[in-house]
Amino acid sequence: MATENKNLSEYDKNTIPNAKDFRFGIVVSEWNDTITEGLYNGAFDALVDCDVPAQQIIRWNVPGSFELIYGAKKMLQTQNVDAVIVIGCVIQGETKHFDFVCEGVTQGIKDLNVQTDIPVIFCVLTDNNMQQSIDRSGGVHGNKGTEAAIAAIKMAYIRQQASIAHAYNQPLLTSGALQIEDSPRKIENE
Ligand SMILES: Nc1c(NC[C@H](O)[C@H](O)[C@H](O)CO)[nH]c(=O)[nH]c1=O
Ligand SMILES: CC(=O)[C@@H](O)COP(=O)(O)O
Repeated sequence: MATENKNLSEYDKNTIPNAKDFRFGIVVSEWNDTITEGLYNGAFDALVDCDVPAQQIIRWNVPGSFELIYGAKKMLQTQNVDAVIVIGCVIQGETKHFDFVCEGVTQGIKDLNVQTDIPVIFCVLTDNNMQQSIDRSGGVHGNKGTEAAIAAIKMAYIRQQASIAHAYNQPLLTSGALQIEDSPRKIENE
């Protein structure tokens, strides 16, 4: 399904885990900052709407999307966060530089997800023109920052539940609930 068939800002709070205790890092590229600021606002507002206290959201800026890789790496290495969102906007120019930046960022963020324990959410627009970026950062197609924030909450929850399940040697149901009645989460809440 292409973005044009889905509004990026739509989410059902009933399907989103409790995020009030999670801490989020957001690394924002300064290239195309009118777009990346819109993406950041979408992400920040969605996190707060899902009960994440503003003081649990850390923002760092980097020069361009290629620097999102290093920024996210240092963020997760040095800050106590449950997920990182990287925000960028890459727009096709006259040369092949677009291809290399997009591929490099994609592979770099993928590598962080493979090599570290903290989920890193890919909120990088890779558009043919500015209008496409406008449409996806609060325009007619919604806001990819909002989508990224919801993904960050869901992935932070999976990380949390998986670590609990592992600690208690319990299987984790696809719903995220633990297998048995006296599950660690029940024990944890007692
Ligand atoms: N053209 C765009 C860039 N280019 C800059 C690179 O991301 C990088 O900062 C530079 O190559 C130095 O390492 N970045 C974007 O985020 N968006 C663009 O459209
Ligand atoms: C993605 C880019 O780096 C690109 O926008 C730069 O523009 P150009 O390819 O015309 O140098």
